[in-house]
Amino acid sequence: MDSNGVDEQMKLVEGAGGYVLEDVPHLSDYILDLPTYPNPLQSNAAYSVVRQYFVDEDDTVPQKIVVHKDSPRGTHFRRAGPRQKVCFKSADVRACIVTCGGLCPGLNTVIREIVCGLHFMYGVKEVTGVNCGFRGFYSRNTVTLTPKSVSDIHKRGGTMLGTSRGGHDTLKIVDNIEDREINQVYIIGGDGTQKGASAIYKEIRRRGLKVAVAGIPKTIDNDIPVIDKSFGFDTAVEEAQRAINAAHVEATSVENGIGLVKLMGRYSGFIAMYATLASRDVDCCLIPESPFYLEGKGGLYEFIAKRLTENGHMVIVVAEGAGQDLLAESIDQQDASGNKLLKDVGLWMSLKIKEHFAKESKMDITLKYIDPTYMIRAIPANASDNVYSTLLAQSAVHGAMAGYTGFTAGLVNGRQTYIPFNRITERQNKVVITDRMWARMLSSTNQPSFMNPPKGTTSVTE
Ligand SMILES: Nc1ncnc2c1ncn2[C@@H]1O[C@H](COP(=O)(O)OP(=O)(O)O)[C@@H](O)[C@H]1O
Ligand SMILES: O=P(O)(O)OC[C@H]1O[C@](O)(COP(=O)(O)O)[C@@H](O)[C@@H]1O
Ligand SMILES: [Mg+2]
Repeated sequence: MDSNGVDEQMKLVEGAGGYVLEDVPHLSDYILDLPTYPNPLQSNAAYSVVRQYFVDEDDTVPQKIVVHKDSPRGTHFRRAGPRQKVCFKSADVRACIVTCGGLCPGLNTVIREIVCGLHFMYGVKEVTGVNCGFRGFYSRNTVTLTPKSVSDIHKRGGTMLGTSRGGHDTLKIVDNIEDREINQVYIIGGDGTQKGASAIYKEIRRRGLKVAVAGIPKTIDNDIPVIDKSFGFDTAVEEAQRAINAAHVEATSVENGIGLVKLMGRYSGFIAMYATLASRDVDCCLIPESPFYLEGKGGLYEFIAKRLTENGHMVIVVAEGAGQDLLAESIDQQDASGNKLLKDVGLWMSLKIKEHFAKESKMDITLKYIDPTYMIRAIPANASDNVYSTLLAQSAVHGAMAGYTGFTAGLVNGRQTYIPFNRITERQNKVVITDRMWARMLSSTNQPSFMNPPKGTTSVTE
């Protein structure tokens, strides 16, 4: 039990053969005699003809799909989707949507599809948008959302509701939810946001309110665990190709040209790794999870000199969180949400490389530094991220209508699931440098492993 008297133990259901369902809370866990109603989708012209449209209560999705003959069946999550019975009458639903944290392609699609899903699948008419993130609950007016008002927002980047960092005040937020008689809260955001959503859920439960809290995971960095990948990630990787192409063109157009591209990735280098793998023009990819060093044998300078001698040009991709410990001046500052503010590793590297080759080497280099940071996250979602965002939004709507709460909708092994908040917030997803994907990346660039820094050299770890 936590200080609010809320049971923090996970809702575990054990079955034969080592099967464990890490279940999500349901309103009936703390509201006795919760009434249920037939799902309106049963009489929906589009869906009623689908055989087995409703998800069976027993359907679960395994977290690990590669298993051995004698291995236990392991952790499962509840399969997302519409249920035969719902816990809200459509006319009684008062839903709200909020977006928090940094931008990500697909935010507007998720907003649109929550509004349209509630409206067209469940006949819900009252949906409001909370402006400017968590703080908007208690400091801003809400905006009415209708299928008409959101009809073409998915074609635009950003979030029509605005977003913010910081400003999470659980009591004020829940007071506001109560005052406005909201009974479904859809919270779209990253790791920080899902922690905030969890705090809101716990306070709502402590007060015994019939309010479903549904999270939709958003992260451009792909740093949320458990889920296959985050919406908007593919779009960001695709957009990063444009910067890498430009760096390659610049580098190949001059003698000893170096193109240096900085990509997002505060603690996780997924964008840099996938953009490198996709491009094939990158000679070296540096991420927060993998240490590197500049000087001496096996260092970056030596590798640059080698590649320039071999090819006459090279492209380096660096994730923004890489090499932070190498940067001399330390700014130990945080943003409003408590995230560490990073130093500009790209700018620093470009100065260091230029300085090194001017002083220490006879090589005359030309380096162009490209920083497309915000360009890769401020664009609309591509087609596949739009479909993905749509399914996530619909899963969240089905879950809340069915009375599930305290969950994040997420794709696990290609299936939509409901994941308990603590599974999402307990750790960050990182590139595992002993996994095959990083090995594939290394073999595509043939860059040094930076495993053996010379004595006295700092090797950078995150
Ligand atoms: N541990 C936490 N508890 C409650 N709210 C949090 C927590 N961490 C972050 N938040 C709130 O979540 C929102 C978004 O967090 P942030 O870290 O900026 O972005 P993201 O959710 O994308 O990681 C902010 O309003 C912040 O105040
Ligand atoms: O300038 P801002 O908005 O703080 O955003 C910068 C940060 O946002 C990120 O895109 C991640 O943000 P989220 O955690 O909100 O997804 C990082 O890659 C980057 O460091
Ligand atoms: Mg975050």
